Amino acid sequence: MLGHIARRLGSNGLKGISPQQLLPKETHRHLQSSLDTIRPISTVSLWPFSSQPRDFSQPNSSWSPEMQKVYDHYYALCDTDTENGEGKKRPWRKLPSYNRSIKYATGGIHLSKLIQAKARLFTRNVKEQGATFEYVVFVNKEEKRCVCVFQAGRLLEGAPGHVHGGAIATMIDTVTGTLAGFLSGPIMTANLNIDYRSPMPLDSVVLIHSALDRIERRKTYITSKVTSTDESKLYTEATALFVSISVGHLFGSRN
Ligand SMILES: CCCCC/C=C\C/C=C\C/C=C\C/C=C\CCCC(=O)SCCNC(=O)CCNC(=O)[C@H](O)C(C)(C)COP(=O)(O)OP(=O)(O)OC[C@H]1O[C@@H](n2cnc3c(N)ncnc32)[C@H](O)[C@@H]1OP(=O)(O)O
Repeated sequence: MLGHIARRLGSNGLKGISPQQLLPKETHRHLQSSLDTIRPISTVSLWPFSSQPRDFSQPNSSWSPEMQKVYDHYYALCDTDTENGEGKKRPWRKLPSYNRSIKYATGGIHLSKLIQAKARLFTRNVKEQGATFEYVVFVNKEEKRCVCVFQAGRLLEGAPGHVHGGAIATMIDTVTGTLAGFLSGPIMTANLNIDYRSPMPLDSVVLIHSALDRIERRKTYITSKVTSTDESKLYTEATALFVSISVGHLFGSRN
């Protein structure tokens, strides 16, 4: 829209009159910043379909310097692929994060029934970057634990100026569930116990540390604590139980 106005201004023969003179100051500022972000056509993808699912846990411009710094710290500890195909073995791995649970799975009639075109993963369903859940999970397979770097956006307010307890529970469920799924395969949350120790200000960057406690038959027990990035402040402690399920469980089958 602003680009269109700018083109019209340029082609209407308004010679000698600058956009500043024609437009209110605020509109001109928006126009200028819009023009500054126009990319050359050679850098714009014309192919409307993507074969690669988008990884929502990549750094973006909404991340605070603190979020980026902690991300860089853990990313430097991760496995890497070198040019000759030999990766450097390191203990940590960054997990990708998509906005749908099973979009990229293929399967029979059961899976196709599950795939609803409009379904979206709860934590990844707000388009505005930084408004809700910004997070990335790093997992350490040897130590059977993971760390999530979480930046809580302004739309997660509960108590004034602070993060809603349900949003914190959502993230604890997500992170402990991710670790349980990583270690035990398909699971569902059976029990989640949370102790809220100190209020978490909006826009905080926190660490969600989760570790395997034990596995008993179909039950995977995970412990978790949420701390400040320097680990000096404790926000939340939790324990979670995940029960291994078969795909049929989601359709009411008991096997
Ligand atoms: C293809 C499958 C995909 C699965 C999808 C999972 C995740 C989505 C994937 C990607 C998303 C990415 C990241 C997020 C990851 C995870 C976070 C989201 C996970 C959720 O947000 S998920 C929604 C909330 N979740 C539910 O909606 C569960 C409702 N519920 C049930 O579906 C059943 O209730 C179930 C399955 C839990 C158990 O049912 P069941 O019939 O299979 O097993 P049964 O009852 O026999 O229990 C077996 C043993 O667990 C003990 N046990 C059971 N429940 C207990 C409890 N509450 N407390 C203490 N012990 C308990 C028994 O005492 C027995 O113990 P024992 O072996 O010693 O006898």
